Amino acid sequence: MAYPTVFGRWLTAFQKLFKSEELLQEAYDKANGSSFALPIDHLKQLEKEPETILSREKALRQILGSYQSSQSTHDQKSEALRINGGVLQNKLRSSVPERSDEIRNRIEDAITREVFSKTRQSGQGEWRRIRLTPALLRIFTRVSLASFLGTDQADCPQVYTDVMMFYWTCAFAFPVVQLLPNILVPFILPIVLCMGIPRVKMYNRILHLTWRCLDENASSEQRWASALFEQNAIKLLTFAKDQKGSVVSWITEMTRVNEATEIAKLTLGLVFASAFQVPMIAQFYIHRFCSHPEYTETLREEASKHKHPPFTSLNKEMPYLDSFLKETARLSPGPIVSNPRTAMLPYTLPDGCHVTTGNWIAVPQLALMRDENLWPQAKQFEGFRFVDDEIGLSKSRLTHPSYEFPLWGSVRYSCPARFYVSIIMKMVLSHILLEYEFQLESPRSQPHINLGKFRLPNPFTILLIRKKEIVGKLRNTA
Ligand code: HEM
Repeated sequence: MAYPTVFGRWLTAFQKLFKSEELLQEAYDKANGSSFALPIDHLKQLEKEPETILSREKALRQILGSYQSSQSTHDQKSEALRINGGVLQNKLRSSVPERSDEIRNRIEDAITREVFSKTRQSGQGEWRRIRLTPALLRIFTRVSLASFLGTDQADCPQVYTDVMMFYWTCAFAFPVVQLLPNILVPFILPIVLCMGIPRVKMYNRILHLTWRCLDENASSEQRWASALFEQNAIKLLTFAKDQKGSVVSWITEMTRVNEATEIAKLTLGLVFASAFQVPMIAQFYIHRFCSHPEYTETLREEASKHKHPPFTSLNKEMPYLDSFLKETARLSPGPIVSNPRTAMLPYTLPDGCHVTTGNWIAVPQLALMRDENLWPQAKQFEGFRFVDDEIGLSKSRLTHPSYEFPLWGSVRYSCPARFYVSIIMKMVLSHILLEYEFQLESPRSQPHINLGKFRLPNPFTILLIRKKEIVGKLRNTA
């Protein structure tokens, strides 16, 4: 897409900072199915290539690397790939049903804090203004902290403050990395990252927890062995109850790495990976709720039926909300490209398109998910597109990765946290739908801004929100 001169290329690179969505869409349309707009068959081919030829780890590191200053060893990298699946896709996902009540309490507490503690308005039932982007980051952090670091840590205010400080510095560093010329980044970035102090604080905290888990594992092995030796069933049962699950403890249990410092780095990586995408996409969902009120009644009805039963591992719950979320993500996925792979060697695609070492191959997911050849009425928002209305069941789930829906990455290596994300998202949004009335302060304002390869939710969006119960009571008294 670049103009064919040095200045032209520079200009296009500059335009890409703010207009990558339009540039990629134009390129996708012009390519008409050839190398730029990778045909689906080529995507299948790409994910078969090993890390030594097309590296997804290197590409992810190129996105995240500047925030995570510590370099990991080769062994640790493959260990990260191994345990991501075990911890996020299995342990974290399957821990949710039995912790449903606790999670619901955390959601209620986190949202109440946002809506009621900070605003200056006094009257009950009055609309309260909240700035959505930071509010959602705080809500999801409060909700997920217990799953990642354990309940005792999540209940400690200092831990929450440290995590948020770490996240805020990373959030402010993002535009610096995207907008500044590469030559300036090494000078400005350390300042924005507060010389890495919040990151080190977080790392030390996780290291301390890792030591604690390692100690507990060692002593519990002894307790387990002695209970078995004594054939004491009560001791065995109490012991099983004591095992409290959190990402930090599962990683310590499952990893083959021996040093606590290396294990702590793996955990810190996941704490960082969990931070931004979820609140970002949640803002797109809330925006859609507001701009498509015609879906609200069905969604509220479904949410009220699902108020108490826990989410199961069958992943069949709430087909209408699931479809609404999938359709929103189809049109507003966050990153404009997905599935990046860095070419470790010169690489030639099946149609002859040649990619030189160090460059990326990526899926232009925003353009692909609006392609009329792949999606009927692709540009239109159809909230219940993925539900079979006659039987009230899902035709396709949000968590289902496919070549036409690359939100979670490639089919073979899709995001291991997607089941957890989908459940937590449904719990948070159901709570808001059931307990609150809400609307956008400026319904016409732009829902997103583009920055580099990302389409971010508009950070200036204000939500007007009030508790339904209170409004109902006030109406009755009047
Ligand atoms: C809406 C939220 C999220 C979206 C859309 C998302 C999407 C993705 C995508 C596109 C990839 C790349 C897969 C590939 O390259 O093929 C990925 C990888 C990954 N995601 Fe997520 N993600 C989300 C939330 C999370 C959360 C909450 C975590 C929790 C820690 C997480 C952990 C990871 C990890 C560890 C990987 C690397 C997987 C690997 O190395 O095998 N993601 N995610």
